[in-house]
Amino acid sequence: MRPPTATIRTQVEIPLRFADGYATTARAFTFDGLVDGGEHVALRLGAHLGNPLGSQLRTRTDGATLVRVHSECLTGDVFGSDRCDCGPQLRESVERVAASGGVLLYLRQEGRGIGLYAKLDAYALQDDGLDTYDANLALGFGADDRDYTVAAQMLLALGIDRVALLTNNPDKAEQLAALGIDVRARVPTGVHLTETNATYLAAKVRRQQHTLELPAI
Ligand SMILES: Nc1nc2c(ncn2[C@@H]2O[C@H](COP(=O)(O)OP(=O)(O)OP(=O)(O)O)[C@@H](O)[C@H]2O)c(=O)[nH]1
Ligand SMILES: [Zn+2]
Repeated sequence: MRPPTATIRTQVEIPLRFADGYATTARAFTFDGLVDGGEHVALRLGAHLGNPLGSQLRTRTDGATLVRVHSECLTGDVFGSDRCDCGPQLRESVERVAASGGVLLYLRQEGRGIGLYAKLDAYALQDDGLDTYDANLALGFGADDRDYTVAAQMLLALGIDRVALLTNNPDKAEQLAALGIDVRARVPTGVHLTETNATYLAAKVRRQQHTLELPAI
């Protein structure tokens, strides 16, 4: 079912420069009418960039726009935590979306929707042996509390209803499709495996069917 209509509040250009020297420019969008009241942001990336909304977004041959729906991870995205793969996935996504033209949605869904403090509570439980999903359940949350209604609202407000989704998480694609977004393809991200995040990545594959090709242990 199509979600309630949201509208664009502001669009503004932001030059991006990463620590490794990669640089590009994003057009950032904010919205009115998002159902959860969160301050979610869309970044349009790629060559179409200088043009305000209304100009054609570049699409793939099947007419789909490359879209990354990224859930906030303060520890990984900002501080460079190696407990997860969020930081490298964000960095990879910006460059890949910019290369083909498309949109990155940065959703304020810290901790798979449970918030930062609860995520850190969950980390403490993981240090006592629970996996990332059981730790959520032990705290009284769902294994994954994310709802992507706002993502569909943002895409539709940007005039996008056909996407190639950059993710390893089948649930993101299924939820967006159920919200009326035509998900033409699911494009996997790279595998950002380290010694520290290996258990976390393995749990995503085992428990939530993430399509990550991990080496056999
Ligand atoms: N509750 C909880 N959240 C976590 C944990 N580790 C990372 N996160 C959050 O998980 C979210 C990212 O989800 P992931 O499961 O890593 O990946 P995904 O978004 O489902 O899938 P991709 O699209 O492939 O990246 C971010 O909001 C992180 O803050 C954890 O151990 N517990
Ligand atoms: Zn993370």
